[in-house]
Amino acid sequence: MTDNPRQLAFVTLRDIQRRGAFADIVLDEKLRQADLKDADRRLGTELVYGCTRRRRTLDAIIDRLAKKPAHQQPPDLRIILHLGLYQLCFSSNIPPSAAVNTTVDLTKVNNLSGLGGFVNGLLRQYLRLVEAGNSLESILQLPENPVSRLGILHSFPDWMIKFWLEELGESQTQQLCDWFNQSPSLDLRINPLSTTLETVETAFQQQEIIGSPLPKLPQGWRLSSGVGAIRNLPGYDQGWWTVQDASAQLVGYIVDPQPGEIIIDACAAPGGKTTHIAELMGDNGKVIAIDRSPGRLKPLKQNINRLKLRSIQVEVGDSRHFPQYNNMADRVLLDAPCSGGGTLHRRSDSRWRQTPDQIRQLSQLQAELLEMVSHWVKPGGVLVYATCTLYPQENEWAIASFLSRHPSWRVEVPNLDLPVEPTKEGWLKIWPHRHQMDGFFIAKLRH
Ligand SMILES: C[S@@+](CC[C@H](N)C(=O)[O-])C[C@H]1O[C@@H](n2cnc3c(N)ncnc32)[C@H](O)[C@@H]1O
Repeated sequence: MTDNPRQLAFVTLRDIQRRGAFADIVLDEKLRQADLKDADRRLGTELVYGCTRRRRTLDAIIDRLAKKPAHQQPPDLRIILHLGLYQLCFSSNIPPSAAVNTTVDLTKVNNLSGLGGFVNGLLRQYLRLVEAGNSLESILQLPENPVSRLGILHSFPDWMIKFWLEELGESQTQQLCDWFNQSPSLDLRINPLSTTLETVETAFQQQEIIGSPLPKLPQGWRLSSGVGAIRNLPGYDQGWWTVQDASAQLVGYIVDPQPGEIIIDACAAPGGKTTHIAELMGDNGKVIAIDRSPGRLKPLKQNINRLKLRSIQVEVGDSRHFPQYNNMADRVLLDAPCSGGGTLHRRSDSRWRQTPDQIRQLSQLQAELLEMVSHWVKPGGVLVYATCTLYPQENEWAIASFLSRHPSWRVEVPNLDLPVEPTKEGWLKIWPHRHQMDGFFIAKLRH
């Protein structure tokens, strides 16, 4: 059991690399086994997520300063160098000498004492360059080509940068990269069936937790600082609120469910939007929540109990195979499985896991789901298609291809005062750096 946050970060990063495991899952496991104060837990977490996110940039510094490139360094040494360089480049509150000394200590604890001098030398070489007035960009001697230049500087794969450059141009791509490299904010959605925004605000203020209402989202509240364990916050057990990002809250309003209606949520787990829909209907009507993953439906069932909602019926299964619901629903929500390209700030390793090939496979599944669940909608009813990604293959192209095969359907511009303007096509494309919320795509269709 370690009481050293840097050692915790080292063993976590080593496990992520050896096992190919998800960063948040391994970190959770290690934090449970560790004996750390709150501040040290925060430092260990920042180091793990930061080194994972900034891997490409950190490797590029090693490539510049060491004789051998990063990928030829012994794997454990490479992790130790990442930890040291991350603290020197990206942590604002760690004195450089502490960063260097604690990193050299890691070589001793992990049977790499012989390499302590090399680590010390490389980190001090970096510091000397900074002290001589060199920026990170000049230390990296970046290539002219904007794709590699931005990819190395902001630590993203080239194919992602290429896509953003095409959609946004250089200046906005930089802004988007900065957004995805920062720690995510935490938004709550207040449950109007059990409390009010004012009550929640007062209860949080009593614990010195500050937040502010989300503009044009009547139940939304954004926390201004880190808050520790969610379950310990006031009102969790009483079902006063649900954690849900602003852009995901928008989806419920665009579905616009009315009391007494039948709504089907085709990909419901873990249920953030299902429970919002039930709340918006005053828990009066029927929400059928389907998902093919029983494991992901467990938190939905827990949330239904915690929020004391009675209008939700949960079904396990593949939404491509429910012909019994044809022509049954007033409204259908397809919050489709997607690559998550709008939420890269929430998972430090997802930028390295996503591939263009996965996007192609997902777009096939999205098209099949869209086709099948559209049959559930009654004539005159509504189908809302949403994803938390920004790639056209999973969004605009999916809708265009569906509309070309189904001329009786059309895009309907939501008749609501929203924090994001619809595009000229009538759907919402939410870019995080412009709208300060997760990246999302939401299209409302009617036939
Ligand atoms: C983006 S998540 C849904 C998030 C959820 N709507 C919420 O707000 O909490 C996509 C979900 O689709 C489910 N899924 C994937 N393929 C499916 C299918 N063929 N049928 C039903 N559910 C599916 C996944 O298990 C996953 O829970």
